[in-house]
Amino acid sequence: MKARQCKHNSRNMKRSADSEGEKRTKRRKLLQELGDKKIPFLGPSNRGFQQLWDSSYSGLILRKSCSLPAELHGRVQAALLTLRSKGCLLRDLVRVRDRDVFTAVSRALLGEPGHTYRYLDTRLFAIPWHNEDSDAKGQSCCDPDLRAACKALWELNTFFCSDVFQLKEGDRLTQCLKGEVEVKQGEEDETESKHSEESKNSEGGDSESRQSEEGDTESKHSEEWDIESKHSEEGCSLSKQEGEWDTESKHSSEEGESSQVKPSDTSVPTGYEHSGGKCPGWAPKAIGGTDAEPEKPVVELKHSLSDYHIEDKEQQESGQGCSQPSPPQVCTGPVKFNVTLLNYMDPAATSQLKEEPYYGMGKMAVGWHHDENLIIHSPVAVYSYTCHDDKGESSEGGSGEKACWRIGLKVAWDIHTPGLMLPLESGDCYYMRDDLNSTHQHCVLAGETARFSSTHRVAECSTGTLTYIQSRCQEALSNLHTDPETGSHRLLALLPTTLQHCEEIHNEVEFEWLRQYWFQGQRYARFCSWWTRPMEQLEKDWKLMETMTMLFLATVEEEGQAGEGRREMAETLLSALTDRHQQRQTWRDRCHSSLAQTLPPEEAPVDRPFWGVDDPGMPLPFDLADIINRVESLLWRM
Ligand SMILES: O=C(O)CCC(=O)C(=O)O
Ligand SMILES: [Fe+2]
Repeated sequence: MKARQCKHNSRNMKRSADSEGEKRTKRRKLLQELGDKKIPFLGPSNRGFQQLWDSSYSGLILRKSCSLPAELHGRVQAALLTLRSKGCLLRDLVRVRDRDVFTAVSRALLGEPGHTYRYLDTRLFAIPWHNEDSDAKGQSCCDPDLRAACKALWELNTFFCSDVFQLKEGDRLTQCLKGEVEVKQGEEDETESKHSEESKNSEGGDSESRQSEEGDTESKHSEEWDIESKHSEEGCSLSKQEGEWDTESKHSSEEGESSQVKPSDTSVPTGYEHSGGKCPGWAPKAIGGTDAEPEKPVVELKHSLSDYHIEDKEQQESGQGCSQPSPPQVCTGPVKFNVTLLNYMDPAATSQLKEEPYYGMGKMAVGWHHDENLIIHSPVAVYSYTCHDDKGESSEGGSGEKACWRIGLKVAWDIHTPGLMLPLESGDCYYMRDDLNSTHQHCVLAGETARFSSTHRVAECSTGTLTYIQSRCQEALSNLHTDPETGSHRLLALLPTTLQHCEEIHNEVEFEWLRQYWFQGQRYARFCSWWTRPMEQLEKDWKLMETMTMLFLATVEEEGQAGEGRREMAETLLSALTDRHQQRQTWRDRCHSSLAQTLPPEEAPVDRPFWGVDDPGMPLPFDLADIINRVESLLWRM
């Protein structure tokens, strides 16, 4: 029998299985080489920091807070607080290697109307951001506060679109002319960071209050990206257990035997955190300076980019069925960020953050990962907002400073180049440009106070927009004729390829859209009605496709059908139904998992579409086991 399964699954699964083995071997080798040692990393107070940045992390650009307009800061920060107070920021219940995991950070997606962003088997549906245009048209899908918040993030997006390529590499030296602190080359600077006057972190979103109730599940949260990266690219969470870099590393590092132990035999200072875990104010040092003995980073096991390209290409093809393969989109020309993924975390309300395992950088809010589902080589722009916390002012010797948030960067598949740690003050932005995201991984290291980030991306949306899936549905439905008098239906073409195409679209709309959407419960409809009608319409289209499958089945089961053509049709049908049956089961399991049960009703996953055995409105049963058996036995008899 020909393999006719939805390529989305079968092909990707096979490929990832192949590369998983290779990666495991590679990982094991690196781990052996590393032994018990930690890899060095440099922060701004370390000699050689700037050289390392220039030589091995040149795609990273820091945009200090002072170089953004003050009003923009004000509007963006107010917007983030609004989104939190409205409860829009929620932890995602993602699926990783057949396991359900909550993300450690709470998230929301904002973006171009009708856009989605897919990560960790989860499709996020964008709350549309608003601009003058949509305001003028009087489109209102959410309340005025939320609209204003979305608009502020759209303004930030506009700023990033024009700014992200404005800075040349060397420009980061002068970008902040106000430069509160100048650091001379090679000098350590202990000046503490200056916190801007931000509004107090007072509103407790429901995502926070929920965290403590989740008990043991919490321990898994910080693993998400580690596992993800394993899925997508490298899987670089080191496990000293079982001698491989794996997702279980948290146990060994959390038990703390080695996570804070610095390598004794390295000549590279590793101690950004040695300045008491606080953030010295600093300014980037000049390129071409006089730092003594610049470290020559050895880049040995650089990850091959080709994987990345293949992945992207397959993603696109798979979503489009066999009819319209398209080459991978590579980012050229001016940037249009089409979505922003917002992150929020309050470390005080989050238990058991995982220690960064390879470098000893500290607690991670987001583990090592590559951003996925992006146009190749497109930049990512991040706004970082750390909530000011009064409580800290009087404690710890009166310094008033709390440990700050930082991002960590590493070269993928490389244990020789020191890591880079970049502290972020509130309002600071950073850009990941060129191939930085694919050749490197990044992580987010938790400070002490709550923090938001808005991460602007050029999502690869060839199969991820509402208009795309709507046109796919029209393609399928164009093979269905409805008698205007009687309302009865019949299929127009009976070619196996046409039928296969329709069944693939049927699966795509059911699993990539309807079930993804409902799995996230009332999450979308609660804040913004934008997706409500389109989802109803997609469900109507899908229901017509159930009719098409029913007609297809009837044709296959019809006595007296010609031999070879009939066999081919039966095989096509069987393959689509088997895939559908399995995926329905997976979604049922996800909806009823023990983690899903911990969610409040308004966030709880909904297993939809679902219908009972004798639902007269539905052309076929929900459970396809009997039909699959019928088609199988029919094939045996042929
Ligand atoms: O919060 C940040 O700075 C980055 C978060 C991140 O890496 C992500 O959301 O992919
Ligand atoms: Fe990221």
